[in-house]
Amino acid sequence: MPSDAAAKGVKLERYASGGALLLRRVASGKFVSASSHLLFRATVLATLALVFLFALHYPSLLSRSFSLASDGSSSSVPGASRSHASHRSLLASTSAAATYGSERWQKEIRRSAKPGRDGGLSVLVTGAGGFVGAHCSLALKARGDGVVGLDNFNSYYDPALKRGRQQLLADRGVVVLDADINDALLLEKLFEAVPFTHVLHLAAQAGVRYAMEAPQTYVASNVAGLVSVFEAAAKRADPQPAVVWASSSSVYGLNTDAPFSEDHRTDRPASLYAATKKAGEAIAHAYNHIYGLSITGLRFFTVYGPWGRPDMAYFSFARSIVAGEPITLYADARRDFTYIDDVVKGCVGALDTAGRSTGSARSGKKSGPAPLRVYNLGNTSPVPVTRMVAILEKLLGKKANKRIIAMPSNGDVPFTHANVSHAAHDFGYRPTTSLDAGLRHFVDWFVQYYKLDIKIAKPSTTGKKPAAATKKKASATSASS
Ligand SMILES: O=C(O)[C@H]1O[C@H](OP(=O)(O)OP(=O)(O)OC[C@H]2O[C@@H](n3ccc(=O)[nH]c3=O)[C@H](O)[C@@H]2O)[C@H](O)[C@@H](O)[C@@H]1O
Repeated sequence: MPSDAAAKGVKLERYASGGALLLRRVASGKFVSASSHLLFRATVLATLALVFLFALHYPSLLSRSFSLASDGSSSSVPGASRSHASHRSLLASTSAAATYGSERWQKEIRRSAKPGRDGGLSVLVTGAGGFVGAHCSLALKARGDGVVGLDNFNSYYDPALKRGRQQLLADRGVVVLDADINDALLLEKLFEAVPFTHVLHLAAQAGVRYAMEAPQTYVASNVAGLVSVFEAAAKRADPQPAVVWASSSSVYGLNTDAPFSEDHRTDRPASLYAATKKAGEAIAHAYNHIYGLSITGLRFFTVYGPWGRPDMAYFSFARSIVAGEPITLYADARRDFTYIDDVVKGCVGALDTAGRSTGSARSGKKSGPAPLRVYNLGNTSPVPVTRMVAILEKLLGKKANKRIIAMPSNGDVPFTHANVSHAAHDFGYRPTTSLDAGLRHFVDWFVQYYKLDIKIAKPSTTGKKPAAATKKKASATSASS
C-alpha cells in the first residue's frame, strides 16, 4: 500500500533546523528537476526517431488492415469514406490476435477457404460485411463452398449492422477480414495463402445520390479498388481465379428503351456513381483482353431485403414511418425492386458458370480468350415508389407523412426495368419474389432487429387482422438460411 503522503502526491524532504534533522512535506511537482526534464525530452526524441525510421522502412503498413474477424476486435471508423478507413489499419494490426501473413493468419484463412464438399468452390468475397456480400457468403457456405470475406467496415452507414452480418458469418465459420481492397499487399498475401477458384467482388461505394457529396470515395472504391482486385487476380494469383463483380442498373442512365437489355446503350450515366460502374465495365474489358481473366459483371437492380442497407429508400422510409418523421417521394419514380434471395441465386449461378481464366501470373500471358460477361439481375416488374411506401404503411400499420416533389437533379433516374433473358438462359436466373412478399420479409427482420413493438399486418390474401410480431432473435432469411 502506498503511504498517505505518497498517495497525495507529496514527498518528504529532510532538512536541518537548529541541529535537528526534521522532515517536511513538499509538493512532488517541485521535485521535477532539470535532469528529469532532460530525460523526458530524450525519450520523446528517441520515440520520434523510431517512428520516423519505422515509417521509412514500412510505409505500406500504414495503410494496411489485417485483423481477423474472429478475434472480436471492433474498429468501426468515424467518417463516411472507404478511403479514410485504411488509416485505422495500424491499430487493427496491433490488436489482432493473428497478424497478417503470420502462420496463424494463414491457417485461419485456409480453414475458412476450404470447401466442405467435393468440387466445392473456394471464394474470396469482398464486401462480405455488406448486404449482398453477407447473404452471398452465407449461401455459398451453406452449400459447402469455402469462403473468405473481407470488408473495411467503413461508416457510410451504421457499422454495427455490418458487424452484425460479420457475426452471422463467424457463427458459420466464415472469416471476414478487416481489410481494404486497395491494400495490394494484403490481396497478394491472400492469394499466396489460398488458390481461390473465384472472387466475388462486391465491395464498393454504393448509393446514387451520395456521389454528389463524396465523389472521391466513389473513385477510390469503384475504380481504384476494382483495379486493385483485378491486378491481384491477374498477376498475383496462381492459378488465376474467375472474377464476378457488382456493376449496377444505373449504367443504363438516360436510356429510355425498356425493358433494359444488356445490348442497350450504357454511355450516358446520370450520376458519378453510375459513371464509376460503367468505368468498371470498361476496365473489366481491358483486364479480360490483356490477362485472360474470366470476368462477369452483374447489374443489380435496387436490391432490398432483410439485413439491407439503411441508406436505401425502402429502409430509410420504414424508419421514418415508425418514427413519425416526414419522407420525401420523387414524383413518378419507379424501380425494378429485386429481392435479395433472387439476387443471391443470380450471383451463385454466375459463379458456377463463370468459366476459367486463361492467363498465367508467372508468364504474364494468356493461352486464349477468357469469358467476359455482363448480366442484368432485376425483378422484371417496375413498381412506383409510392406503391412501395403503401406496402410499408400497411405492414407497419402506420401512415407515412409524405411530401411528394419533382425528382431533383441529383443523379437519379425516373425508372428501371430489367430484361433478364440472358441470365435466365445462361444460369437459369428466375426472380420469384414480389415486392409485397419481399417487403414483408424485410419488415419481419426490421421489427426484430430494432426490437420494435409493432404488430405486422398479415398478407392481404389471408384477409385476417394484424398479428403480433415475433420477438425471437433476428436472423438472415436469404437462401443461406
Ligand atoms: O439498382 C441500382 O443499380 C442501384 O439501386 C439503388 O439505387 P436506387 O434505385 O436509387 O435506390 P434507392 O436509393 O433506394 O431509391 C429507390 C427509389 O426511391 C426514390 N427515392 C429515393 C430517395 C428519396 O428520398 N425519395 C425517393 O423517392 C428514388 O428516386 C428511387 O426511385 C442502390 O442504392 C444503388 O447502390 C444501386 O446500385
